[in-house]
Amino acid sequence: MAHFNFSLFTTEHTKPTQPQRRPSETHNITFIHGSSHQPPNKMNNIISCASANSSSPLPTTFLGLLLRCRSSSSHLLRDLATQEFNALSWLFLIVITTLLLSKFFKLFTLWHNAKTLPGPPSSFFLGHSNLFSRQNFTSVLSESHEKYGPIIKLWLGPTQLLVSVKDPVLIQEMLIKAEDKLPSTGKAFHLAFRKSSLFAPSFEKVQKRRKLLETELNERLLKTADLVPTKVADFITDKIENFRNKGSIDCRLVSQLMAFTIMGAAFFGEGFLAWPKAAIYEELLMKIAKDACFWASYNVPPFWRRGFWKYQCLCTKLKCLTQDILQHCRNGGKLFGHVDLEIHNGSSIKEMKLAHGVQCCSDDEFHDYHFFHDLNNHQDDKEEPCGNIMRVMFHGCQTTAALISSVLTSLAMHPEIQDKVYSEISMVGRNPSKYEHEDVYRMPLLLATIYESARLLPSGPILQRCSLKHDLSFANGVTIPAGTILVAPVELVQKDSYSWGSDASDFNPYRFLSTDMKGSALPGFAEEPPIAGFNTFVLNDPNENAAFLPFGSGTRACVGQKFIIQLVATLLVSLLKLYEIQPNSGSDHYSKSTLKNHLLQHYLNSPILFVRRGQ
Ligand code: HEM
Repeated sequence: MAHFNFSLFTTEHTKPTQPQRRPSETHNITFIHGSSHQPPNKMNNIISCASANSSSPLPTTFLGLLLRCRSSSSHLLRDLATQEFNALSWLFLIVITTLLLSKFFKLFTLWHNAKTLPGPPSSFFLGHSNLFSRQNFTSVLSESHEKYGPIIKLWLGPTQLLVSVKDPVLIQEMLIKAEDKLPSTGKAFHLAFRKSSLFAPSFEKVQKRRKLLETELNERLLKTADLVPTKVADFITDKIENFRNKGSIDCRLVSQLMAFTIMGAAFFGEGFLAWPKAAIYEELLMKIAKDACFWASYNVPPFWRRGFWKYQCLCTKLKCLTQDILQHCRNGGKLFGHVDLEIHNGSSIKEMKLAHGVQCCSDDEFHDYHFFHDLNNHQDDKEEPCGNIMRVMFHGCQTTAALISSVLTSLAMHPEIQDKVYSEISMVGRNPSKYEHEDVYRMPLLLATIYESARLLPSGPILQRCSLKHDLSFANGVTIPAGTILVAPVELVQKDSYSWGSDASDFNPYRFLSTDMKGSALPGFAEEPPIAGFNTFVLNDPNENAAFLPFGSGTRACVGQKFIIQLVATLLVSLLKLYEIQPNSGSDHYSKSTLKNHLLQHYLNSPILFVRRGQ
């Protein structure tokens, strides 16, 4: 309307000879003239545009006038649109340039600050990717540390810096100061288990829930741990007998089964052992965990791929099964109900289909379940109600399975140590203490064997941190720029002769024992007197050695260490009383020529035998 009027106005001024206008038109002209807020240049533009139009003869009819006005108004509209588009483009350009400049400035600061850090030479765009394509990650770190010292830098691309720290004292400092984990680490698990506050990259988010879980594990669950492990051991013995009838046992599978059973029984109660869907749950959890990184590697969730939707479907089933087990335990599932023993032997597809039948219960139903009560009670609305449960189950099962597998392999490869551990168990068994589950703390060699296995065969090769907002300054003056990925190569540090002596690569549980009666006891455990006439060993606190990192260290250290050591030790006591663990020497893994201590990892997850004692 305004432009229409304005075109009338300009027409009138450029053509003074024009016939007199009707009052309404004059009124319009006056209105526009008086109320126009156009800036002068815009006005000039419009005026000149209108003037250009004025060269054509004036319409004599009302229709002609209307058409004329419409055409000139569309011109003006286009003109205005062009100007507005230009203005927006400029704004957009300024914003983008500012963003790019700030990115470039950050990048420049990163390059500048990283210049002083030692590391192998790299190309500008590819960084050190050529090194990674030739060797595995740990070998690259090992070689670089050997050449360039305890702190080295590696470029993963032009913008991503990775700093590896190998000195144990600096690692401790790093693990205390750098509290956050890489945002991308949470992505895989977010996809699989949805939002959960435990294990979130930001320490701020995870802090409160860590405390709750730690209290729950160490102050509530450990006190009742004597009940469940005995029943878990009976349950696992049944399974082992079943496996034994079929020949040697796959160490990886049996360890996974043990881990899953002790975690499930500890968290969900005895009812877990009678839960008919336990085997499906275990398989589903492991499958989802295995594929998580693949689907998370897409920058945008790959909605167009069928496999992705299948994966999402499995995740939903896992959630439903988690709800189902909570329901089952609340209803007091009976011990030793029907459990499908064949699940590990490939009947997975059939079992997966069974999972379709699982009904999800309402999210509110979790809140009265004892173990997760506090964990779930404090969650915000955006959190997945089962997220923390699934995450804890996943982390606990995966790491515990790795630990059990390491211990079984070590015992199988070191029969002399196994014999001594067995003697220790028998001796303590003849003189049990009041609280049976505390007996394991009177078995220093057994505990030392677990720690030594965790040292030589850790569940993960690196610990990872980052300091997103601030530079990280070490006491020795080295500064790591903000945004750098920080790693501690656990595998290298735990086998470093500088920290562990010349036999660092050998299996020697005695390194965690001291004969000194004043030797420090494990923190939080009552120091038990040694059994007269048996041994005078005392277990040293393994965490006293800064290079002992299977459970991490610092602000984000594992809160399950004490809990899981007690559970695994108790389970091993029950198993070693019944069975001798032997390598399956008939298998290719065990050729005599390679039976060397430092090749223990070579035998990890190879077939083992559970030979009944006294047979
Ligand atoms: C053998 C068994 C286990 C091993 C080897 C293990 C190992 C680890 C490691 C290496 C970390 C990372 C530490 C770091 O970055 O400094 C960690 C973190 C953690 N673990 Fe474990 N863990 C085990 C069992 C468990 C169990 C049974 C639970 C709970 C029931 C648990 C709960 C946690 C929690 C809550 C965190 C911290 C997560 C965070 O702050 O982001 N862990 N664990």
